[in-house]
Amino acid sequence: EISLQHGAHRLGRRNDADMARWRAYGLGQFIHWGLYSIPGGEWNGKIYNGAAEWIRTWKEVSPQAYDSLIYRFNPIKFNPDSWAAVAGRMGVKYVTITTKHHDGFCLWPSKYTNFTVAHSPYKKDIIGPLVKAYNKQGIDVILYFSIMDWHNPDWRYDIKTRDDSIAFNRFKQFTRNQLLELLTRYPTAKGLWFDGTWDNSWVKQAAFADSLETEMRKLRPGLIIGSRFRADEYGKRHFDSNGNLMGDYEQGWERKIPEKIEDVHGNDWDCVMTIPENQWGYAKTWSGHIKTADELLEMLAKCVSLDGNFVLNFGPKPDGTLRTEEQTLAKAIGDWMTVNKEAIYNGEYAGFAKQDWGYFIKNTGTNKTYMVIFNVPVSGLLRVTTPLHTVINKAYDLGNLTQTYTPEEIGTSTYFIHLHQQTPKKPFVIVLETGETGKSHGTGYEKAK
Ligand SMILES: C[C@@H]1N[C@@H](C(=O)NCc2ccccc2)[C@H](O)[C@@H]1O
Repeated sequence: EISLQHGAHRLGRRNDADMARWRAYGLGQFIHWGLYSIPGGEWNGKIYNGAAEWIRTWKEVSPQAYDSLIYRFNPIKFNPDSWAAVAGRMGVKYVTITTKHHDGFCLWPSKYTNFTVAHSPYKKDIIGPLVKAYNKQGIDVILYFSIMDWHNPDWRYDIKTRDDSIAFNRFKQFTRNQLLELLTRYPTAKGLWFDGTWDNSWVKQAAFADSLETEMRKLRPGLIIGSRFRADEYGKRHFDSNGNLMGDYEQGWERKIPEKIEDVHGNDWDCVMTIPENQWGYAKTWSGHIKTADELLEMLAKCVSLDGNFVLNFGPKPDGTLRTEEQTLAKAIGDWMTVNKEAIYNGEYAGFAKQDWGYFIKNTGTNKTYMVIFNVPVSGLLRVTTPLHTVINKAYDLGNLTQTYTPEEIGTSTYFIHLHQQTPKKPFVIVLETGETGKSHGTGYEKAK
């Protein structure tokens, strides 16, 4: 262990109510919306083959031509209540919305720059009505904020000269002002999702970022900030120079999912995922593999089974409507969640040995462990190996409670659950009600001694 001033300030998970609420979410929605939604990955009739929200960096695009998109931002069909209704129907518990992406355009009328909705034809605040609409649906809001800001002339990728340092100090004050402004304007926001923090300029600001994080937490007790916000004084990000996670949860799982429980090091974490391979902002042409509802449901179950939240991204169109493919997926996921949501909400790592047929999810605070089944073996036999001293008292189908199962003990703590119907068309859930040996009253299926 080396002594660190600006590394992790807490070891292990947060144990307060605000973080417990975040930990219980399971399923979230990401929304990427801004000027980049207008070109939608195309410029002068050419298709940009990068992520649509990065089109400003394309050699075909002049930055000032891109910045002039502000004069075309006028989402006349924007209706936050309809977005929130889609999210509610999908079963999300929280939404992460871009307040400012890397291009620097602010979806709220910030008083620290003119590059905001206030100076667009739309004129009105977007973030406020979104927060209100989602909160009305019982959905919490996390504000996405990019530190990197391509529009601000004081932004630097690195600090090489005294002039860089003078400019970047102005940029740091601008950033602090905007963050305090966001927290003040939107007091119900539960957290901040930081991005654009990998360049040397920001990585060198360990002391400034650390004190800003402390200041934000003081302004908003319970505020949730992930590991992507700041680096320690040796430039280490996410995990400090002693290997301890900075921030309240690990924010490294962007378009990827941990394979096994050891990969998450006992931390809280979220996985943020795109429907196409790599498009966050609206892209007119989706190329490559578009994930299906069943693929996304398996990612959701896998994340929750490994103690994480799964946050699926939507890229609304410039007119403020959601593209059909996203609406269709939201409904398919929602239809599944309507039946199976108790397996996802308040879900945590169950400690059962991983099996090929799918995922175990333990319900926090109860004796229920859910088997979320995607791959029924041709044998129709689902293997279950319980943690030490755990017995199965009951087993039944979450979608049809009269459908019960009597696990066949085939070895120490190992059972087979015999499926009656072989070819389910959708992922389904079997509920295990468990007890502890020595405490169970002989109702477990363990063989009498
Ligand atoms: C959530 C996504 N993050 C932005 C991005 O630039 N990701 C690229 C990236 C991903 C991981 C480490 C560094 C950089 C994308 O534009 C999305 O906003």
